Amino acid sequence: KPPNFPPGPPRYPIVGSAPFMKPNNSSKPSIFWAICKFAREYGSIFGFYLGQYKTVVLTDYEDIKEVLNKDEASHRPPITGHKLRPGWESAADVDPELNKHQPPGVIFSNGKFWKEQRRYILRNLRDFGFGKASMEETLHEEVQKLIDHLNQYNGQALNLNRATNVSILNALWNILVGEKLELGDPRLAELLQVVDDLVRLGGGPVSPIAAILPHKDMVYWPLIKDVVGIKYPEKAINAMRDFILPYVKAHKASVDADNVRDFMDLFLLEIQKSTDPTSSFYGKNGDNALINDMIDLFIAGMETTTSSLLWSILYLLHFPECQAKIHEEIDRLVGYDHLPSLSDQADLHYTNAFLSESLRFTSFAPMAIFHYTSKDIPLKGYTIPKNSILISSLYHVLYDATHFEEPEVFNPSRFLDSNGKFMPDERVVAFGIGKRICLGKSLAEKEYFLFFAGLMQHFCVKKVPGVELPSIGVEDTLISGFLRAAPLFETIIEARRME
Ligand code: HEM
Repeated sequence: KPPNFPPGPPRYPIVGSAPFMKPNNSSKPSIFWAICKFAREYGSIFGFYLGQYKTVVLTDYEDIKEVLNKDEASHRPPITGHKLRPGWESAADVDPELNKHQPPGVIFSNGKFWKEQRRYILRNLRDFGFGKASMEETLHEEVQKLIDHLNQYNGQALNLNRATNVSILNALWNILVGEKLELGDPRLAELLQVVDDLVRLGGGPVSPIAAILPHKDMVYWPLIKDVVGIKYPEKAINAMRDFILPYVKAHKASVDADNVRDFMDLFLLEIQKSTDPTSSFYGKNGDNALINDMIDLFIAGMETTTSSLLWSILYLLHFPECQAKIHEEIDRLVGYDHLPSLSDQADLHYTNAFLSESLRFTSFAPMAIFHYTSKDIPLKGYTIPKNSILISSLYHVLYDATHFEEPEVFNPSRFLDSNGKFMPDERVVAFGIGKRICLGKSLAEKEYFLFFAGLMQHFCVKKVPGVELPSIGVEDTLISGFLRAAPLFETIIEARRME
């Protein structure tokens, strides 16, 4: 191991620390399970080998904040299957040193390519709606459509997953390409299914099995492909590409600088304007950035918010007393004459506390997305070596018992002061920390509030009699995989008043 490497389990040739990463009842290593075990054994900073990769895990909030605000800790590690992406060479074309195994797009690229794309998306999505009044109108339209749809099922048991997914996707899609899709649009059914499979079954961007292969391209070999689970990203990426490309074609044919309709128009004009061959917007690299950014926003923007919302509904079923308080607060402070709006939000103290506790308790991305270091980073007498995978264990921050009393207990009141006022807490780090913090945080927070409060204004959710509710504890429900996609469950949905 390198000098000053943080403490951790031993390393074997080829397989690294994998023999120490298998839960007792499983033949496959689980990174999350291992991180929870190692944190108990080695303390708040520890290191191990994920196959050939040096890997350092940080579990303490202050340490994560210090390190993830550094440029040298803000890269992504080599990605399993980056050649599945359309135009996969483009990121390396722009910045070869940092992007050898990175696809273009914003989630997994590094260096100049990533910086340019992230800055551009943030700036322009903000201008196009993130944080603007028009954004709220778009979201309200979707909330109303969802309410109208659910009213048809009054008193019945149903799984909210599909309808919620489409509504959340629609709000984003409208900003990106200016089109609204219908809840029943048949093109969406297959697409939603493959993205859902990717999130539930597809493992993560760094597969523990791929990490032990001597050559990266072996992940595309037929038998290994199945073991590594590449079929899920492959299907999802192809389906998204086929869905998005016709929009690119139609926008290219009609784009007009004097009448910019949506984010895609703006991006195409930026490509047209670009005369700098080193830019990620120049020529074919610009085209490849566009399609991959769209794929990334699709994956990152849909399942995350949908699952967060569905987990919240599941908590209401587990803790009906919370639902009663939310109903009372919305009835008293918002009433029925308009959908709950962002200007109502500040008054809804209990509802805000419930949503914060839901984000904390869910810990949707318990290990965030892995980072990678480009230099040695000193921390508390240890060295996080150059070219290491760096994992920020958001789960340990969200469940830190020295900050959140009894973290395993679902308790919205922890975010209320003695006068019942909501106290936001910066340690609710569900969106990550530092330079790679979630790019969609501002949109996600608005969506989360508007959809949840809108549903609560109109419906009461109830447990289906005789059917056991899925478990909600993090360590019980995340043995394999990287994200805590909400379990599939049915709920009885009752209209609180008929329209
Ligand atoms: C409740 C919903 C959401 C949660 C909990 C969430 C959480 C996260 C987390 C933990 C990260 C990784 C941070 C890191 O690498 O350290 C991330 C990254 C990202 N998120 Fe979100 N997210 C949500 C919604 C969204 C939405 C709605 C969008 C887009 C419309 C989005 C776009 C992204 C992108 C593009 C990245 C990668 C940023 C980069 O690498 O620079 N997310 N998110």
